[in-house]
Amino acid sequence: MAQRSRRNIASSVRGLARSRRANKSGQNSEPATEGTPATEDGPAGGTSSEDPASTGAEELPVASSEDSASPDGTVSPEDRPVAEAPVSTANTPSTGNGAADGAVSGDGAAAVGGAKKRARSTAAKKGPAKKVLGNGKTAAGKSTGKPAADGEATDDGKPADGKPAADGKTAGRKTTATAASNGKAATPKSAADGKPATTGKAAANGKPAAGAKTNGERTAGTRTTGAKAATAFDDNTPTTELPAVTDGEAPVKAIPEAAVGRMAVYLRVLSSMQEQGSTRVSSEELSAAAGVNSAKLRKDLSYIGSYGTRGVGYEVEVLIGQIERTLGLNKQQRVAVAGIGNLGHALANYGGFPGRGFPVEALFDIDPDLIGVPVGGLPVSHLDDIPEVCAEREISIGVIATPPTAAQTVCDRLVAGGVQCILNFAPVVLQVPEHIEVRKVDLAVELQILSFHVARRADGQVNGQAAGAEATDASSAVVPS
Ligand SMILES: NC(=O)c1ccc[n+]([C@@H]2O[C@H](COP(=O)([O-])OP(=O)(O)OC[C@H]3O[C@@H](n4cnc5c(N)ncnc54)[C@H](O)[C@@H]3O)[C@@H](O)[C@H]2O)c1
Repeated sequence: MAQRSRRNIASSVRGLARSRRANKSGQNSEPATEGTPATEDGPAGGTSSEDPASTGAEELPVASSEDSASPDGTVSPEDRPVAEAPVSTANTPSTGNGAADGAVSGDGAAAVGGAKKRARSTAAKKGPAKKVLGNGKTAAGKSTGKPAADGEATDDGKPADGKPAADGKTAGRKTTATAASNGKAATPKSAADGKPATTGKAAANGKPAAGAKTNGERTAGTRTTGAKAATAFDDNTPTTELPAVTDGEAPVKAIPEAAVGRMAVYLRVLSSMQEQGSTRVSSEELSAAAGVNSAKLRKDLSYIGSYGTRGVGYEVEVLIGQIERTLGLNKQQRVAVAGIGNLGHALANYGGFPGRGFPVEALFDIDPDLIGVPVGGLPVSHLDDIPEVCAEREISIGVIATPPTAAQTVCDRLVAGGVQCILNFAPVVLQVPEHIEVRKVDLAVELQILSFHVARRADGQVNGQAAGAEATDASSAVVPS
């Protein structure tokens, strides 16, 4: 026993001596790991005190929970854009996937300061890669020498530039995201090539990502309140936020546009529940009836300050009132339809609009055979009379159902008549003044989205994945209609 103890002491002394020799010869390039100071001047936890862009230090984008679009500081996984914008840092090996995941964390945790500055020795350049985990947290990990996958570095510390990552996404797109010297979240900026820097920061703080595309719901000529870096079927892209209608009450949170779309669905469902005599509804019931998951429903309703009561749920009437106020439905919005052909006839004859606060009050066409003829009980007026009639009847929404060639003229006249919003069915981009809101309806896009789901499901079956799980993922990316 005493002999073994002596052997152990001797071994420790030898180890210490080796370690001292190594230090003297400058070979102490042991990579910094998370939770330990990365450098003598770097803070613990891998956050660099220097700008890694200038030092070449490794960094990953960081999302701040303060910036989160969610009221509770989280961005739920289903709120992630479907179209991922691969991003990596200029000097880092992170793939876009890793960056995006890190920036919009599934559990709302901020991606811990990815800028782990490596030791300055040459050997240290082969320091550890940091992997961005699915939950947005980073972890120190050893380099693998394999192509970057999911935010993992290549072994030489360089980005896997342009090469597809193991997950099939392209790694190496540049951003100029820099780590904050004070340990705060770094702000990804636009890349030098003018491409959108990342959805990370934008998605996290609900602000538009510069240079991102519109989502197809708005036309180029419209006032764009925020650019979207996601596809048209991104269901909760938090890059576009709309100020809530307060109607004289205390202002509530800005609301993502997709959530506004879902509010209309909740309202429809709630109204039908109310008609059937329901006075209370749980979030589970409401979410099931609306085809939205309950976490998303609760989050949406939190935007309008409605949190329900645990074990009781929501008062149907109160919730209807809140949503109506938010959507501005406590006053009627009068509608005019221009172009009374196939579509215009259908819209004019549809009895469902008045009951939901949208009485159709004017119809317009250019066809002399139609002028003066009642459609849905309302006589059709001539195109030339649009400004006068709209002003007189206080029309606030104009619906364009004319051929595309006529749409801009019709739009101009509607604007001259004082309409505030245009619902455009014609396949053309409209130019409107700043204050006019335009929404474009394209049923073909809806069909394409359905096609996307069908294709995904088929892929899932071919790959032996659970088709049900695929369908759930896909449907969560679509705004219910
Ligand atoms: N977005 C979609 O999903 C979708 C679906 C169907 C149709 N559309 C579009 O809606 C529009 C109407 O389609 P439709 O099938 O009813 O066409 P349609 O030809 O049946 O009707 C067009 C009507 O517009 C009228 N018109 C023509 N020029 C006009 C003008 N300057 N001012 C006022 N009215 C004018 C015509 O007299 C006609 O009554 C088209 O642009 C079509 O492409 C879009």
